[in-house]
Amino acid sequence: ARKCILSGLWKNELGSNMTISAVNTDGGFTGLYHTAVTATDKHIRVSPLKGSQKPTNQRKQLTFGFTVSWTFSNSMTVFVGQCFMDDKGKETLKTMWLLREEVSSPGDDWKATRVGTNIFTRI
Ligand SMILES: CN1C(=O)N(C)[C@H]2CS[C@@H](CCCCC(=O)O)[C@H]21
Repeated sequence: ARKCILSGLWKNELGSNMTISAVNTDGGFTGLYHTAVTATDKHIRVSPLKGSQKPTNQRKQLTFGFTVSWTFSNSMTVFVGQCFMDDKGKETLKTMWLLREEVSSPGDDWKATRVGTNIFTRI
């Protein structure tokens, strides 16, 4: 396929795995996210993700966003990114994310959000 397809199994350099379901006609998708590491020291469990992508008929290298609502902590991560395909057909998801932790008071709000970049490749 000369077009990036989000559905399937992905991994990143932190050892997380992500499974994305079939993308529906309006670009919506769901999936599951399994982390190998966490910001909290909670026991790791699989967490649900929901997102949407731009239709592939307009763009070969589609843009997308998704949210992971962590099942083991009161935090949330949103990802935005784009799928790139090299001339051998290898797909890469280049993303940036915001991780929002729950903090106990508004005075701690300043330290509640982490940001980072992250690359996913197919498993
Ligand atoms: C494993 N991770 C991963 O694959 N990322 C791209 C980064 C951004 S989401 C974070 C995990 C947060 C887990 C929930 C928590 O610790 O509160 C880290």
